[in-house]
Amino acid sequence: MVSTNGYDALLVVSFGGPEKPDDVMPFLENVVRGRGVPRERLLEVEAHYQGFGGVSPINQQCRDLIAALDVDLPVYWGNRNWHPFLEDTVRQMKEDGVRKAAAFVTAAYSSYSSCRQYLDDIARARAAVSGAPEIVKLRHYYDHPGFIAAMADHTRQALDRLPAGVREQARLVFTAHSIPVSMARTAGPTGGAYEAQLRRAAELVTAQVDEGRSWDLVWQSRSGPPQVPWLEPDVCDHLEALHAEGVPSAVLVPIGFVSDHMEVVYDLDVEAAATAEKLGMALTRASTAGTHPRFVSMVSELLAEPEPAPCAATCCPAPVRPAARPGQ
Ligand SMILES: CC1=C(CCC(=O)O)c2cc3nc(cc4[nH]c(cc5[nH]c(cc1n2)c(C)c5CCC(=O)O)c(CCC(=O)O)c4C)C(CCC(=O)O)=C3C
Ligand SMILES: [Fe+2]
Repeated sequence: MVSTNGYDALLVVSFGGPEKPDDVMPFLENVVRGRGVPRERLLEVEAHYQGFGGVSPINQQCRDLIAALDVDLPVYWGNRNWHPFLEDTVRQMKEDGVRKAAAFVTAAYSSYSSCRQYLDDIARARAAVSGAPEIVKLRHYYDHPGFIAAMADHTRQALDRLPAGVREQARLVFTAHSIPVSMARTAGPTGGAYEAQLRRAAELVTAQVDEGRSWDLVWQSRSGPPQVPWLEPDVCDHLEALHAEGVPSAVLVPIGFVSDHMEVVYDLDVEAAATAEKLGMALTRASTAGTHPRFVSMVSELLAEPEPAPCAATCCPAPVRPAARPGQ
């Protein structure tokens, strides 16, 4: 089977996550290799994963998305940081005779971490496999009607779960993974694209849910050394600020992610929920797009679009990282 664009396979590319306690540290080492994440932060994050039995939900969420897809092509799946590794998948694709695959990446926005790094992962996997298929990354979909409709539906459901007495005044608090300020500055073809795209998506979702309702965009899951500036405010600090302003309730909308993986269930459902509880604020959280039917059909729609132009080589450049000091 070959699609109208000549694709003979679909490749789902994701982050990957541990599936048992012994996977956690090797997975984390893969994530942070060469990235200057302090050891204390790593051990903290290890505890989050171990608290969930050493299992990240993300791999099963990829399987569920793949099972829900309705495409006339063979579907493959490869990850950046854990099994099934992209390189093994690309080798399998080659053995199966795949010649030109479309890649659907489970990250909707432009930035080094959410776009360029996946392109580099794909390039590295292809370089390791002689005769590897051509792999075309599908376009960014942060503003696609399918993604927006799924998030709007889930946001409405989360609003409905708030006590009726505080629903009217509830703030929509959109969240995304924080990134270093320097990475945010250089995101996209002309810089600033990560934030600008997130704001656009938040605006589109709000317009469908309740035009005119107040919303904010804040950040979660900050990593990296403390002296490096990352996007702020953090979601928990923001809840404190809203509370101080007299806002009685909020709906968290993790617009920056496409499934309810560990960053969502730990940083929002555990940490942010505890902050709201302490403040006496009513808080619910919208599900991510996951396997919402409109998000699933979006993948088919992207496959049918004309082949996207590749990102310019200067788009979303890799951060310049200071060399690690000895002993770090
Ligand atoms: C923009 C962005 C996305 C969204 C786009 C996308 O989805 O790709 C994302 C997603 C995710 N991030 C994830 C997990 C982690 N991210 C880390 C660290 C980092 N993330 C960063 C950025 C992003 N990350 C950055 C700049 C770092 C610092 C290190 C570096 O410069 O690369 C660390 C290290 C420990 C720590 O948190 O310090 C972990 C464990 C998981 C898996 C969750 C699960 O297992 O269910 C997912 C989906
Ligand atoms: Fe991350």
